[in-house]
Amino acid sequence: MAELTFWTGTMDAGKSTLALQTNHNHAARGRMGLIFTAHDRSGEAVVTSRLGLTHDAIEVTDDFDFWRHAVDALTHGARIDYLICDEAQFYTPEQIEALAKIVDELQIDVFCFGILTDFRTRLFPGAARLVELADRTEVLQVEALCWCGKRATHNARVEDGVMVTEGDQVVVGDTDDAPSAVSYEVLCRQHHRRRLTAARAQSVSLVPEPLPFG
Ligand SMILES: Nc1ncnc2c1ncn2[C@@H]1O[C@H](COP(=O)(O)OP(=O)(O)O)[C@@H](O)[C@H]1O
Ligand SMILES: Cc1cn([C@H]2C[C@H](O)[C@@H](COP(=O)(O)O)O2)c(=O)[nH]c1=O
Repeated sequence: MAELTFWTGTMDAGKSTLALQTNHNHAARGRMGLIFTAHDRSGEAVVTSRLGLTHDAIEVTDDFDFWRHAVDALTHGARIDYLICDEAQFYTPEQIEALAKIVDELQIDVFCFGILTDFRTRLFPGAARLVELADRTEVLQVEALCWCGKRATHNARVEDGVMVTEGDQVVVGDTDDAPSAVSYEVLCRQHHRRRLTAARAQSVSLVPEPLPFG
């Protein structure tokens, strides 16, 4: 029986790496797959892993019709055994429903990879629908870490060095230190709640202790 699987984790947890490994392992056994993504960091229709792996992909725009794409391909004689769907948090709920239909009606395995929650700790609509519909939701084993050493569970958005909790849900960006107006940092819940990013924690710890006497 085909399955709809949702692999999730914070940013930088290794989801795109796992997506490309999954494709590699299935392709190595002669299975035929299609790879999809939406708003990859590279800005192109490609899945990129921070470990350096990349693979061309089909870009999923809001009006992309998974069901039509799969049926058209099959009707023209293509074989499809599985779909790899990266950045699935950005897909619309209707697109996730189409993926579930592809699993059930066409017996094609669908492997989805994406983050659960946005910088405000709210579920992405695509991720929410996946949790509702997937046969299995799995959390990646590799732990992304908060600066304090605890498992990172939340994604913080940093604008010009300051953590923000308001703004558009979708702003493509990375977790690296390269200077850019918008970047992301993974944090544990406590430090996300307190808006304590690594840079802020360091600057707070550098403030000299007030002397006990005036
Ligand atoms: N130089 C490196 N050496 C070893 N592992 C690395 C290196 N750079 C990145 N990684 C691994 O790659 C992970 C990020 O992988 P990626 O697939 O891009 O994540 P995601 O798609 O979840 O954002 C990091 O958590 C880390 O485990
Ligand atoms: C938290 C959050 C993230 N994004 C964007 C930033 C990245 O482009 C992707 C996540 O990519 P990754 O492969 O998991 O590192 O999502 C966003 O648009 N809005 C957010 O709130």
